[in-house]
Amino acid sequence: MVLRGKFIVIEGPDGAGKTTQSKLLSQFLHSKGIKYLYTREPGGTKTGDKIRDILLNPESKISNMAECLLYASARAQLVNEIIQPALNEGTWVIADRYLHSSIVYQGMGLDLGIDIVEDINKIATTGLMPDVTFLIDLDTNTSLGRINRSKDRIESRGEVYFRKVREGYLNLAEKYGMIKIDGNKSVEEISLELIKNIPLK
Ligand SMILES: Nc1ncnc2c1ncn2[C@@H]1O[C@H](COP(=O)(O)OP(=O)(O)OP(=O)(O)O)[C@@H](O)[C@H]1O
Ligand SMILES: Cc1cn([C@H]2C[C@H](O)[C@@H](COP(=O)(O)O)O2)c(=O)[nH]c1=O
Repeated sequence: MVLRGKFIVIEGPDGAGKTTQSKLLSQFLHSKGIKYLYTREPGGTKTGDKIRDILLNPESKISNMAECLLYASARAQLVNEIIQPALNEGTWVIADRYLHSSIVYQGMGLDLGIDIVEDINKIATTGLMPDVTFLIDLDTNTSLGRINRSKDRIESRGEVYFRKVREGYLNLAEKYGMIKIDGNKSVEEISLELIKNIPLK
């Protein structure tokens, strides 16, 4: 019998350091001889990458509910095509964002409501939940200050929206059993904290 792979999610506001930490965690799993794959959202499949282009393009006109459903559609494809098959064959998955992002950015940030976003995403993911979820928490000024490229459609929403996003994550952390990590720490310190909490057994 093949042992199911572990599903690890790294969450947090834009610029918190998720991608940096995903790479370091990937290196750690590789050093342990663990087969893994990395996903980022939205995207990670051909269909999902097309949806990503629509969602992040500043020219796109998208209603709040359409935005929520597009993120959920990309996620449904990612779970069906990549994540669930990988876990079933024993491969670990490191996910740079998962449904928590939708609850926070669309449910709280856009005021669509937590319940409806949770319901939509339960359907989209067939109820698949992570084994471990990390929340890299960082104050809004610092996290936005770390984005040094042209801003996409979501990033252009400005400070008030991103304060709601940060607060949203902090409010959601307990309900979803997220392991909160201080994003002000050094890259190396954060990486060690993640590794400490990885369920190797
Ligand atoms: N602990 C840290 N201390 C200082 N700078 C950091 C730290 N972690 C990451 N950075 C830097 O902050 C910037 C954003 O990091 P990264 O791309 O990993 O964040 P992210 O959470 O994936 O962002 P996004 O959600 O916008 O893709 C990068 O320039 C990265 O080098
Ligand atoms: C999954 C997901 C993402 N978002 C937002 C968060 C970011 O602003 C972008 C993704 O860009 P990244 O640089 O790859 O982090 O999309 C969202 O609003 N809702 C979601 O479900």
